[in-house]
Amino acid sequence: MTSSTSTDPAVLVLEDGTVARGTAYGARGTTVGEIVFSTGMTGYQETLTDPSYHRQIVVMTAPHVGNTGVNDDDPESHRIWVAGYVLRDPARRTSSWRSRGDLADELAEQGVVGIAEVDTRFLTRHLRELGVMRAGIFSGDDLVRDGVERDVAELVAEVRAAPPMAGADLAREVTTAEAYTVEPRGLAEGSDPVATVVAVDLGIKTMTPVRLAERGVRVHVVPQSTTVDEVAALLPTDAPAGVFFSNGPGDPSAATAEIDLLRGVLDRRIPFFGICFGNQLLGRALGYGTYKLAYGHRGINQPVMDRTTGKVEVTAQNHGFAVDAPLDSVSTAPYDDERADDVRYGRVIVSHVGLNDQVVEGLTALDLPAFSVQYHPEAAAGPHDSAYLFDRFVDLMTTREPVTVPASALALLADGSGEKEN
Ligand SMILES: NC(=O)CC[C@H](N)C(=O)O
Repeated sequence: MTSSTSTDPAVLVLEDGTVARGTAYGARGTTVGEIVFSTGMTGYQETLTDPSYHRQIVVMTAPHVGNTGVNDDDPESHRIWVAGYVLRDPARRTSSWRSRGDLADELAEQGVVGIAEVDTRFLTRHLRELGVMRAGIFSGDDLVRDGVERDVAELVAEVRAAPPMAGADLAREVTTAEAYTVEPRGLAEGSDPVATVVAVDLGIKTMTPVRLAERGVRVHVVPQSTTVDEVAALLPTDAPAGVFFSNGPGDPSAATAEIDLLRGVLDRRIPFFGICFGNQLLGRALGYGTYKLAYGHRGINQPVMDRTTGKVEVTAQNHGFAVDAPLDSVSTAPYDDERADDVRYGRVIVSHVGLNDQVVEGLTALDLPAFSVQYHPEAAAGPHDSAYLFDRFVDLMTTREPVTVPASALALLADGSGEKEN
């Protein structure tokens, strides 16, 4: 039986000079990144392997982590992406019929530096009050040299030398090297797919194309560097087809190549659905701004209202940036001013709103077949309330018409009272 616990010292240092001492967990060494907290009580393997966490050190607010070990079914990509892992109380023994190993061993094998036995409640409150920031975890020879622990000031300097998340263009670092296809499931022998989708991999999670394939959709997952002509060449012109932009790491304001690609898609009136990073990129392609939230939303119980139906869903989220678009009115895509008449993007609404803090959680174009949400309908991990969004995308591809927004829902926005609905 392996044991996750160690007594080797490790130190977590924040860029503001805050220091937390604990024990080494996973690989020994140094890691620096942006420190963020995740409130999910389940799904640690899905969190660790979500490419959106590239260059982020994740603090788990759930105190007890590692209980079910690691298995080969739950990873959402081919590797662990978090830059570091911060825990309160690691499981001393793993116990699950699916487990094939111990979480600490897995982190060590993949070279991911972690720290355990840290006061994660204090850390989370600190980040909630001051906002996320850069941090580093130091252990092993990188912490103790010739029997002496390194000076904290030296460690803080190392943290402050790390690049900030704002301005980071990272999707190209996590995207697939080669295109691949996820075939539709459950179709009768010989029947055509319900639709064909090109999914641009900006950090896609494994379950996302699967959710489309479960609806009979064929999904071509392509690298971030794919051009709009290459995208169009993969799509049938005489059958339902669309483009999907995935979640992904980094700052949407730095994703110039992706925004250009998306404008090419919108100009051709190809039905579009984006999630998370994809929502931020739709926002930017339409001409809205994005901004960095103080501490973001990361967890699996974030309430959101779909204003097109008035329904509230509980969602899985992982984002540090958000779209800046008018919450309570129908607006015209700001980028329209620079466009020829035949490629105007037209009217847009904030179709989904976060109920904790009124952050934009989704956009719907009224004159284009395009919509997006800031969260994770693939629900890996998380509740399945948002599965309807994949059906909405299939409808969009079938009709090639904008999402139908009932007049009653639009009226609430037109008179500026959308927020009162909450
Ligand atoms: N999960 C995501 O796609 C995250 C998007 C973006 N990197 C953010 O932090 O907001």
